[in-house]
Amino acid sequence: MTESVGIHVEGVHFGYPGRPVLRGVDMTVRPGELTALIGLNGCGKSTLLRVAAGLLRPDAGRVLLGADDLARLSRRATARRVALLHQSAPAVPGMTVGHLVRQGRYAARGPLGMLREGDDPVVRRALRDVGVEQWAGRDVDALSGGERQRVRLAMALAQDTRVLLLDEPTTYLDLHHQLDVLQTVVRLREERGLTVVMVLHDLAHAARFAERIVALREGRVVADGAPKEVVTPGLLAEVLKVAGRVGEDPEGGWPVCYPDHPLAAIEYENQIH
Ligand SMILES: Nc1ncnc2c1ncn2[C@@H]1O[C@H](COP(=O)(O)OP(=O)(O)OP(=O)(O)O)[C@@H](O)[C@H]1O
Repeated sequence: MTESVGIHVEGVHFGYPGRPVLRGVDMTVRPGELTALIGLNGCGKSTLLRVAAGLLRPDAGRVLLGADDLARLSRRATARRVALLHQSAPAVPGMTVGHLVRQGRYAARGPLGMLREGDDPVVRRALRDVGVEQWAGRDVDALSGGERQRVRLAMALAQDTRVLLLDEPTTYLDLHHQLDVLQTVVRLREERGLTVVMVLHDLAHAARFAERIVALREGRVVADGAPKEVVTPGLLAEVLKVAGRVGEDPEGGWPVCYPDHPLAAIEYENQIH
């Protein structure tokens, strides 16, 4: 197994024109760790993943992958180190699943290598990892939303990077496939030492599958720790704006949330101030 690589996000600020989003984010993900990133819609989770994937350049601060400062790496060198599963991507008319997943090899093979159609064991392995090898010849735009989501995960895996960033990997998936994808991520992390950060809206999944939860609110990290430490009624209120209770899974021991109702604006303001 190749050595795992940690991620250090240091003092990162980022804004879109006229809209500050990340306001001094510090986050350290240890090599081989599986971290869940949680927070309300619009708090900056996808933006943080895009900055960590080198797709957006921070206005201040820096991102290190292992010892490498992303600001000093070319796009291609970055794509050999970190893969990002985007929250949504347009369907590509007429492209087969095999062809789409082969696009993940671009950074490793370059444009000339991509022209060679040949069989690539990394592509085959990526298709197998998410159980979609039987769809290699199917048109991507003829797949259901959930099927397409798994194919896009295979494409990210085909990049064969040490660091994997997953933006809502369970979107569109039925419960069976949500658990299947999350277990696949856990397995790949164990087998290959991948360092994984995934945005999850389902706190039950985050509490069960992640070793660590980082919570963002309005572009700042407001909680960071093991699920047992951070998943509390206070976190539900301050980060997810819901009132609820937290218990413990009787068999697995992980925290289980019982969300009750969304907090009214005034209740939320009282929580965070
Ligand atoms: N390309 C863009 N141009 C301008 N503003 C953007 C752009 N992308 C995102 N934003 C804004 O930046 C803020 C953070 O967006 P981001 O996608 O990071 O949030 P998020 O936490 O991932 O939300 P969600 O849970 O809804 O996916 C939002 O207010 C959003 O409207």
